[in-house]
Amino acid sequence: MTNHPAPLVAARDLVKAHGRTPALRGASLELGAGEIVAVTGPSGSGKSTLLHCLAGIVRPDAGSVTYGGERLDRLPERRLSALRRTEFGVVFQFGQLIPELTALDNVALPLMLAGTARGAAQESAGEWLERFGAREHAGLRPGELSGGQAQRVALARALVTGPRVVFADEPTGALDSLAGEQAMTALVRAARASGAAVLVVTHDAQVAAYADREVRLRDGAPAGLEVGA
Ligand SMILES: Nc1ncnc2c1ncn2[C@@H]1O[C@H](COP(=O)(O)OP(=O)(O)OP(=O)(O)O)[C@@H](O)[C@H]1O
Repeated sequence: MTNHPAPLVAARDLVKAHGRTPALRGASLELGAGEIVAVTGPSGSGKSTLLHCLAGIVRPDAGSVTYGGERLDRLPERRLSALRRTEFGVVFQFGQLIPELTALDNVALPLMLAGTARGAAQESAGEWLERFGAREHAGLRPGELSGGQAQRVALARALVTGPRVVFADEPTGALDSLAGEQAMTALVRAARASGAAVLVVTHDAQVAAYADREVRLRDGAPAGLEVGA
């Protein structure tokens, strides 16, 4: 008997090298349902690699990643990408919106890929833009948006499918501090309202302060733990 529910996502003893460069050397991390966790640490400490492994974007060389108790790192690519589409939302430093599509269609796209009809998808997309204070930019293309506006559109796109986990890699890295604060406030509010868990990689203490918990990495493992101990 335990009062602690099983974590939603868990990484254990992850090892990953990029060519000959070690990125993770025994990193473990747990994310509970609805929990907001910040991963911090110096440049090159493995933060992005850890996020990529947890989100099923990169497979670790050793160790395990589970989602709801299922081994993500062993799933065949087709099941993994279906799961990423339905259960996860992802945001990167530069929103990575599709330049040819309007803000509204960028946000509607994940729903349409999941089979929602265009009209209904656009309706939901409009509601999500509203929640992120970007409704008035619906008809603009990414090239016509400021960095902060584009990032709020990217956040709306990450949340539109109702993911259980949002993975955000330096989501405010390209923004000034006011725009960064607005984006983080909107992300945290939306995640709390929908019960989504958030894993946010950041080097910014102000961003980490939005999290329930902070995990510091150093040289590819949680700081303070002996590697391999
Ligand atoms: N695609 C890649 N090819 C080669 N080396 C890589 C690649 N991606 C990351 N690395 C290396 O792996 C190590 C960890 O990188 P990672 O990007 O995970 O760290 P990080 O903590 O996110 O860094 P930053 O804060 O600078 O983004 C670094 O030494 C980096 O140079």
